[in-house]
Amino acid sequence: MTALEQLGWTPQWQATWDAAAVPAGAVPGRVVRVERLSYQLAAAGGTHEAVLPGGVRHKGQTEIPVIGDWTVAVRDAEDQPYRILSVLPRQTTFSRAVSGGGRVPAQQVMAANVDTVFVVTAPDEDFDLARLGRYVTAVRLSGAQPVVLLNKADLARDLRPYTAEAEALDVPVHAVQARAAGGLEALEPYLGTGQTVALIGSSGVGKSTLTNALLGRAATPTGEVRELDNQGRHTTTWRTLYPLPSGGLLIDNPGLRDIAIWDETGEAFARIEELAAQCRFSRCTHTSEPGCAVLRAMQRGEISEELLEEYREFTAPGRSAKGKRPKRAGGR
Ligand SMILES: Nc1nc2c(ncn2[C@@H]2O[C@H](COP(=O)(O)OP(=O)(O)OP(=O)(O)O)[C@@H](O)[C@H]2O)c(=O)[nH]1
Ligand SMILES: [Zn+2]
Repeated sequence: MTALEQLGWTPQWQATWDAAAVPAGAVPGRVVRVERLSYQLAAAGGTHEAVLPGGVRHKGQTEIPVIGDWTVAVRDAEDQPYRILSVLPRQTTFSRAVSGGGRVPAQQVMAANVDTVFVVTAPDEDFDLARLGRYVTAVRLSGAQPVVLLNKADLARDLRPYTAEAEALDVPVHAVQARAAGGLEALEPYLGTGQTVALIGSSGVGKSTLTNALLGRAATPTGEVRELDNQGRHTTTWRTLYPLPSGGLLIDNPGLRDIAIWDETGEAFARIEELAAQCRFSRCTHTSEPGCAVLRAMQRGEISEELLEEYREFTAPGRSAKGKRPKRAGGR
């Protein structure tokens, strides 16, 4: 097991790397921490500071490295930070629609290359099948595998009605008790060496408790980033990829956890689905077909080209709901 494999590097990434025109001396590095425009990259030789040269910064949103990305990086000397030259094409992408000031929403990429997303709910007033379904859809659209965790299993005398409802979404469902670290052994197949997971779910379902239980420590994330939210208040945020004792990797990004964001993304894609129903051809790919209602909406400026591109990518054949790669159960 090489250091790169422990970071999630696979033969598929190696093939991507070999196919890319990578300059001599460049190395692959995974983004394990993001603080505005300063980065930490984990590479074969350890974790290093990295910067984004201005030229890269001014490319499109989707070229800006995010947590979980694999990058092409170089440095001039051992004591210098790495410079990120480019981002390797992402295997899975979590985006949200953001209003970029104009009429059409822009896409903001929140995290990349997540294999499995634990959608956390609880057998109490949080349990809402419609909302759970929206989370699951959002995860599928990203290319990652959704897995429902019914946390606070201790709260219900009979869990069966809850698990049965969640299983109807065609996802694995596991009952856990994060506070007592109970039931976590069922999650091992998703947490093997090099496998990347993230957590989403509404406030109070136990995501922080679960994060700490998986990390095996009472963690307040180190080196939190202070940022201004859109109301101008200071909020503490962090975007970190943590190594788990099991060999897996956990992405923690508060923007990813938030239901509002998922509803926005879900809505943007739901609007495209609605339009797609009006296309002349039932198997329209919304690229050049005559009578395409989606392309018409784009020409009107109702949806952005980037959003449509993301949608096409998400729904392309071979990019199925279950993710495009075979699952590696329990590492290798
Ligand atoms: N009964 C019970 N309570 C739990 C369990 N896991 C977590 N909790 C409690 O649920 C409450 C919320 O937990 P958090 O981990 O802060 O929830 P969160 O999803 O991170 O919430 P946000 O940070 O607001 O998104 C806390 O009081 C936890 O102690 C559990 O397995 N059983
Ligand atoms: Zn169409």
